[in-house]
Amino acid sequence: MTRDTGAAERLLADLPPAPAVWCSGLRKRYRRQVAVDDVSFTVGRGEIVGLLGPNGAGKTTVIKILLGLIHPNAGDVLLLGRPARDPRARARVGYLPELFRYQPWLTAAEVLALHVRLAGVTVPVAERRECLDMVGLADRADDRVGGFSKGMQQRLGLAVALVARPELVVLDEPTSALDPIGRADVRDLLLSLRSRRVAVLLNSHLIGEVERVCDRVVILDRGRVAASGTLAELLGQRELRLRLDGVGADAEARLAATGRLTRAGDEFIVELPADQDAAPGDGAVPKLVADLVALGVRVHAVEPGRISLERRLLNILRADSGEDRR
Ligand SMILES: Nc1ncnc2c1ncn2[C@@H]1O[C@H](COP(=O)(O)OP(=O)(O)OP(=O)(O)O)[C@@H](O)[C@H]1O
Repeated sequence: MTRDTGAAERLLADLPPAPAVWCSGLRKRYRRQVAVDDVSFTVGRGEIVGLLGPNGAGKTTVIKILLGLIHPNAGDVLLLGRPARDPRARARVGYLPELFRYQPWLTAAEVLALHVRLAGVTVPVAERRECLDMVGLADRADDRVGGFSKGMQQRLGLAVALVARPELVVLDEPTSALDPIGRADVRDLLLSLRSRRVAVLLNSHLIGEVERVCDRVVILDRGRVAASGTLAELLGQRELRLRLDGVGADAEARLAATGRLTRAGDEFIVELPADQDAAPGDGAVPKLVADLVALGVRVHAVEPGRISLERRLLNILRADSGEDRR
């Protein structure tokens, strides 16, 4: 019996670690409102995954289900290989809520000490101070939180999420109260977490921020996963930005035949189809320019580039709402 248990443990130890987050078929309904509908995704160890979507898409509800703060009507969650409600899993998860508020009568150092005790772990004082240092609050450790600005409270929230040496950190709008330098600091912090194989699930409306740090994104729309993938998969599509004048109907048709066309004044953006991704300049661009010139167009600028996450997100959400109308 003992030998069997030992063998089973060795077998488990040899397996790769379970993903930081695994969820499948999550569904949550509030009266007639379906807030989350059949949501499934994973966050691997050391991976930074961005949760994106418009207001009311269900991002915070998903996060609360993952953390066991809300009961889903259907679906399963495993955090670090254990059920979400298992205290052993929750002790290894750091969380910064969207609406944060800490005990105003405690000092920053005392708030951290409290959270370490709640997590049931031991973290030496020096390491707790380091954590405050990491979020730029080293010199405010002994000040009462009641006197902190909103941005300083959010920084403290980040320290709370990180202090108990989590293996997974869930951050709901972590930079909403931060100035640009604070945002850059958080970016560095996220990258340092990744280098230590800590997984991060990040909910942010700041798409540029998500684009800079995330390995993968999950896009929610009206409770459902509208798209998900690595940034390379989602942004693989390339585009051409052209500044043109004298564009007649024939030239516009030529542009539209090259890819999805949008126009703002004299600027034209052509999104190249996926099969031209690898080498958009290989023959296709000179040929397009030659054809445009032959059609009487004056070409002022041609700039190949990659579609931004913001525009990709808007395209996905527009396509999603178009499908629903049909
Ligand atoms: N406690 C609740 N009672 C009733 N409806 C709720 C509750 N919480 C959320 N909802 C509804 O569920 C849907 C998803 O809300 P949720 O807060 O998850 O969205 P979100 O994507 O986080 O939005 P935002 O970007 O605005 O923070 C919304 O329609 C919201 O009104």
